[in-house]
Amino acid sequence: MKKIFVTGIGTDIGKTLVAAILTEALHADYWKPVQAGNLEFTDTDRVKELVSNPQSVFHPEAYRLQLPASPHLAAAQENIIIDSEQFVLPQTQNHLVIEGAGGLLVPLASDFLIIDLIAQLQAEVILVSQNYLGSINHTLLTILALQQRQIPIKGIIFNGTPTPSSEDFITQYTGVAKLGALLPETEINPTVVQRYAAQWHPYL
Ligand SMILES: Nc1ncnc2c1ncn2[C@@H]1O[C@H](COP(=O)(O)OP(=O)(O)OP(=O)(O)O)[C@@H](O)[C@H]1O
Ligand SMILES: C[C@H](N)[C@H](N)CCCCCC(=O)O
Ligand SMILES: [Mg+2]
Repeated sequence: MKKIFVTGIGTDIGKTLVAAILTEALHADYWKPVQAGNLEFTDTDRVKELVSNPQSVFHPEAYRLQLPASPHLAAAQENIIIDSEQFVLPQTQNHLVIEGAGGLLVPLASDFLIIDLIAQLQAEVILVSQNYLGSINHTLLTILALQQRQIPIKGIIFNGTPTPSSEDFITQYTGVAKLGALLPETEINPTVVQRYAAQWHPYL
Protein backbone atom coordinates (compact mmCIF):
# COMPACT_ATOMS: atom_id res chain seq x y z
CA MET A 1 0.00 0.00 0.00
CA LYS A 2 1.24 3.50 -0.83
CA LYS A 3 2.09 6.04 1.88
CA ILE A 4 2.31 9.41 0.19
CA PHE A 5 3.31 12.54 2.08
CA VAL A 6 2.22 15.72 0.28
CA THR A 7 4.60 18.55 1.00
CA GLY A 8 4.99 21.89 -0.72
CA ILE A 9 7.60 24.51 -1.47
CA GLY A 10 5.81 26.70 1.07
CA THR A 11 2.46 27.36 2.66
CA ASP A 12 -0.71 28.13 0.63
CA ILE A 13 0.84 26.39 -2.34
CA GLY A 14 -2.03 24.02 -3.11
CA LYS A 15 -1.19 20.97 -0.94
CA THR A 16 -4.76 20.47 0.24
CA LEU A 17 -6.15 20.57 -3.27
CA VAL A 18 -3.46 18.20 -4.55
CA ALA A 19 -4.03 15.90 -1.55
CA ALA A 20 -7.77 15.81 -2.37
CA ILE A 21 -7.01 14.86 -5.99
CA LEU A 22 -4.55 12.13 -4.93
CA THR A 23 -7.04 10.81 -2.36
CA GLU A 24 -9.70 10.62 -5.05
CA ALA A 25 -7.35 9.11 -7.66
CA LEU A 26 -6.21 6.29 -5.34
CA HIS A 27 -9.45 5.99 -3.32
CA ALA A 28 -6.96 6.47 -0.51
CA ASP A 29 -7.38 7.46 3.14
CA TYR A 30 -6.35 10.99 4.15
CA TRP A 31 -4.53 12.21 7.25
CA LYS A 32 -3.40 15.72 8.26
CA PRO A 33 -1.23 15.10 11.34
CA VAL A 34 -1.04 18.78 12.41
CA GLN A 35 -3.72 21.38 11.76
CA ALA A 36 -2.73 24.91 12.83
CA GLY A 37 -5.61 27.38 12.61
CA ASN A 38 -8.93 27.22 10.73
CA LEU A 39 -10.30 24.68 13.21
CA GLU A 40 -13.86 25.64 12.20
CA PHE A 41 -13.11 24.37 8.66
CA THR A 42 -9.96 22.28 8.55
CA ASP A 43 -7.97 20.88 5.63
CA THR A 44 -9.58 17.52 6.45
CA ASP A 45 -13.05 19.10 6.13
CA ARG A 46 -12.04 20.58 2.78
CA VAL A 47 -10.72 17.28 1.43
CA LYS A 48 -13.86 15.46 2.65
CA GLU A 49 -15.95 17.97 0.72
CA LEU A 50 -13.96 17.45 -2.49
CA VAL A 51 -13.64 13.66 -2.50
CA SER A 52 -16.48 11.62 -4.04
CA ASN A 53 -15.49 7.97 -3.66
CA PRO A 54 -17.04 6.13 -0.69
CA GLN A 55 -13.87 4.20 0.21
CA SER A 56 -11.68 7.00 1.57
CA VAL A 57 -11.48 7.29 5.34
CA PHE A 58 -10.50 10.61 6.96
CA HIS A 59 -8.35 10.12 10.03
CA PRO A 60 -8.32 12.57 12.96
CA GLU A 61 -5.38 14.94 13.37
CA ALA A 62 -2.75 14.17 16.02
CA TYR A 63 -2.67 17.89 16.92
CA ARG A 64 -5.35 20.55 16.39
CA LEU A 65 -3.97 23.97 17.22
CA GLN A 66 -5.89 27.25 17.33
CA LEU A 67 -3.34 29.69 15.94
CA PRO A 68 -2.88 29.92 12.15
CA ALA A 69 0.91 30.05 12.45
CA SER A 70 3.94 27.83 12.48
CA PRO A 71 2.94 24.74 14.50
CA HIS A 72 5.79 25.20 17.03
CA LEU A 73 4.41 28.65 17.84
CA ALA A 74 0.76 27.62 17.74
CA ALA A 75 1.57 24.78 20.14
CA ALA A 76 3.57 27.03 22.50
CA GLN A 77 0.61 29.44 22.64
CA GLU A 78 -1.49 26.59 24.08
CA ASN A 79 1.29 25.29 26.34
CA ILE A 80 1.55 22.15 24.24
CA ILE A 81 4.85 20.50 23.38
CA ILE A 82 4.51 18.52 20.19
CA ASP A 83 5.87 15.04 20.84
CA SER A 84 7.19 13.04 17.88
CA GLU A 85 5.97 9.82 19.52
CA GLN A 86 2.35 10.98 19.15
CA PHE A 87 2.63 10.65 15.37
CA VAL A 88 1.48 7.10 14.87
CA LEU A 89 0.29 6.09 11.41
CA PRO A 90 -3.48 5.51 11.33
CA GLN A 91 -4.45 1.85 11.16
CA THR A 92 -5.60 1.12 7.61
CA GLN A 93 -5.23 -1.45 4.86
CA ASN A 94 -5.74 1.31 2.29
CA HIS A 95 -3.36 3.71 0.54
CA LEU A 96 -2.73 6.76 2.74
CA VAL A 97 -2.28 10.38 1.66
CA ILE A 98 -0.69 12.49 4.41
CA GLU A 99 -0.62 16.30 4.23
CA GLY A 100 2.06 18.36 5.94
CA ALA A 101 1.80 21.91 7.29
CA GLY A 102 3.59 24.57 5.26
CA GLY A 103 6.90 23.47 3.73
CA LEU A 104 9.53 20.91 4.57
CA LEU A 105 11.51 22.73 7.26
CA VAL A 106 8.53 23.98 9.24
CA PRO A 107 9.12 23.35 12.94
CA LEU A 108 6.78 21.20 15.01
CA ALA A 109 8.99 21.36 18.10
CA SER A 110 12.45 22.73 18.93
CA ASP A 111 14.21 19.75 17.37
CA PHE A 112 11.51 18.24 15.15
CA LEU A 113 10.59 19.52 11.70
CA ILE A 114 8.11 18.36 9.05
CA ILE A 115 11.02 16.63 7.25
CA ASP A 116 11.73 14.62 10.41
CA LEU A 117 8.08 13.56 10.52
CA ILE A 118 8.27 12.37 6.90
CA ALA A 119 11.40 10.34 7.67
CA GLN A 120 9.79 8.87 10.82
CA LEU A 121 6.65 7.83 8.92
CA GLN A 122 8.76 6.31 6.12
CA ALA A 123 6.53 7.85 3.48
CA GLU A 124 7.39 8.83 -0.06
CA VAL A 125 6.93 12.44 -1.06
CA ILE A 126 4.86 14.17 -3.69
CA LEU A 127 6.06 17.76 -3.88
CA VAL A 128 3.70 20.58 -4.81
CA SER A 129 5.49 23.41 -6.57
CA GLN A 130 3.86 26.60 -7.74
CA ASN A 131 4.99 28.67 -10.66
CA TYR A 132 6.09 32.14 -9.48
CA LEU A 133 9.28 34.13 -9.79
CA GLY A 134 11.52 32.52 -7.17
CA SER A 135 9.90 29.11 -7.31
CA ILE A 136 12.84 27.43 -9.07
CA ASN A 137 15.03 28.20 -6.06
CA HIS A 138 12.36 27.11 -3.55
CA THR A 139 11.72 23.87 -5.45
CA LEU A 140 15.40 22.95 -5.84
CA LEU A 141 16.10 23.70 -2.17
CA THR A 142 13.22 21.44 -1.14
CA ILE A 143 14.42 18.61 -3.38
CA LEU A 144 18.02 18.96 -2.15
CA ALA A 145 16.84 18.69 1.46
CA LEU A 146 14.83 15.55 0.67
CA GLN A 147 17.71 13.98 -1.21
CA GLN A 148 20.14 14.78 1.62
CA ARG A 149 17.90 12.75 3.96
CA GLN A 150 17.41 10.01 1.32
CA ILE A 151 13.65 10.47 1.40
CA PRO A 152 12.10 9.00 -1.77
CA ILE A 153 10.41 11.54 -4.05
CA LYS A 154 7.65 10.17 -6.23
CA GLY A 155 7.44 13.37 -8.25
CA ILE A 156 6.33 16.96 -8.56
CA ILE A 157 2.93 18.51 -9.22
CA PHE A 158 3.20 21.98 -10.72
CA ASN A 159 0.38 24.28 -9.67
CA GLY A 160 -0.58 27.48 -11.50
CA THR A 161 0.14 28.94 -14.90
CA PRO A 162 2.27 26.41 -16.81
CA THR A 163 5.87 27.62 -17.08
CA PRO A 164 7.86 25.12 -19.17
CA SER A 165 11.18 27.00 -18.79
CA SER A 166 11.05 26.53 -14.99
CA GLU A 167 9.49 23.07 -14.99
CA ASP A 168 11.96 21.67 -17.53
CA PHE A 169 14.93 23.08 -15.63
CA ILE A 170 13.71 21.58 -12.34
CA THR A 171 13.00 18.12 -13.75
CA GLN A 172 16.21 17.96 -15.78
CA TYR A 173 18.49 19.29 -13.02
CA THR A 174 17.06 17.05 -10.30
CA GLY A 175 15.98 14.00 -12.28
CA VAL A 176 12.66 14.12 -10.38
CA ALA A 177 9.62 13.43 -12.57
CA LYS A 178 6.69 15.75 -13.18
CA LEU A 179 3.55 13.81 -12.23
CA GLY A 180 0.97 16.35 -13.26
CA ALA A 181 -0.10 19.96 -13.55
CA LEU A 182 -2.87 21.82 -11.78
CA LEU A 183 -4.10 24.82 -13.75
CA PRO A 184 -5.55 27.98 -12.20
CA GLU A 185 -9.22 27.05 -11.74
CA THR A 186 -12.09 29.51 -11.31
CA GLU A 187 -14.06 26.98 -9.30
CA ILE A 188 -12.88 24.02 -7.26
CA ASN A 189 -15.47 21.32 -6.70
CA PRO A 190 -15.72 17.49 -6.68
CA THR A 191 -16.13 17.36 -10.48
CA VAL A 192 -12.89 19.27 -11.04
CA VAL A 193 -11.14 17.01 -8.52
CA GLN A 194 -12.45 13.89 -10.31
CA ARG A 195 -11.19 15.22 -13.65
CA TYR A 196 -7.64 15.73 -12.32
CA ALA A 197 -7.77 12.40 -10.47
CA ALA A 198 -8.46 10.59 -13.74
CA GLN A 199 -5.68 12.54 -15.51
CA TRP A 200 -3.01 11.86 -12.86
CA HIS A 201 -4.00 8.28 -12.02
CA PRO A 202 -1.66 6.58 -14.54
CA TYR A 203 1.35 8.42 -13.05
CA LEU A 204 0.72 7.59 -9.38
N1 LIG B 1 -4.91 25.67 -9.14
C1 LIG B 1 -5.66 26.40 -8.32
N2 LIG B 1 -6.71 27.10 -8.80
C2 LIG B 1 -7.47 27.85 -7.98
N3 LIG B 1 -7.27 27.97 -6.66
C3 LIG B 1 -6.25 27.29 -6.12
C4 LIG B 1 -5.39 26.47 -6.90
N4 LIG B 1 -4.46 25.93 -6.09
C5 LIG B 1 -4.73 26.37 -4.85
N5 LIG B 1 -5.80 27.18 -4.84
C6 LIG B 1 -6.39 27.87 -3.68
O1 LIG B 1 -5.33 28.50 -2.96
C7 LIG B 1 -5.56 28.41 -1.57
C8 LIG B 1 -4.37 27.73 -0.90
O2 LIG B 1 -4.31 26.38 -1.32
P1 LIG B 1 -4.22 25.18 -0.28
O3 LIG B 1 -5.18 25.40 0.84
O4 LIG B 1 -4.36 23.91 -1.04
O5 LIG B 1 -2.73 25.41 0.26
P2 LIG B 1 -1.87 24.53 1.27
O6 LIG B 1 -0.54 24.35 0.63
O7 LIG B 1 -2.63 23.30 1.58
O8 LIG B 1 -1.68 25.42 2.59
P3 LIG B 1 -1.39 24.94 4.13
O9 LIG B 1 0.09 25.05 4.33
O10 LIG B 1 -2.14 25.95 4.95
O11 LIG B 1 -1.90 23.54 4.33
C9 LIG B 1 -6.89 27.68 -1.38
O12 LIG B 1 -7.92 28.61 -1.25
C10 LIG B 1 -7.01 26.89 -2.69
O13 LIG B 1 -8.34 26.57 -3.00
C1 LIG C 1 -1.05 28.41 9.18
C2 LIG C 1 -0.63 27.92 7.80
N1 LIG C 1 -1.79 27.86 6.95
C3 LIG C 1 0.06 26.57 7.87
N2 LIG C 1 -0.84 25.60 8.45
C4 LIG C 1 1.36 26.61 8.65
C5 LIG C 1 2.43 27.37 7.91
C6 LIG C 1 3.71 27.47 8.69
C7 LIG C 1 4.79 28.24 7.98
C8 LIG C 1 5.98 28.47 8.85
C9 LIG C 1 7.15 29.08 8.09
O1 LIG C 1 7.65 28.46 7.15
O2 LIG C 1 7.54 30.20 8.41
MG1 LIG D 1 -3.41 22.60 3.35
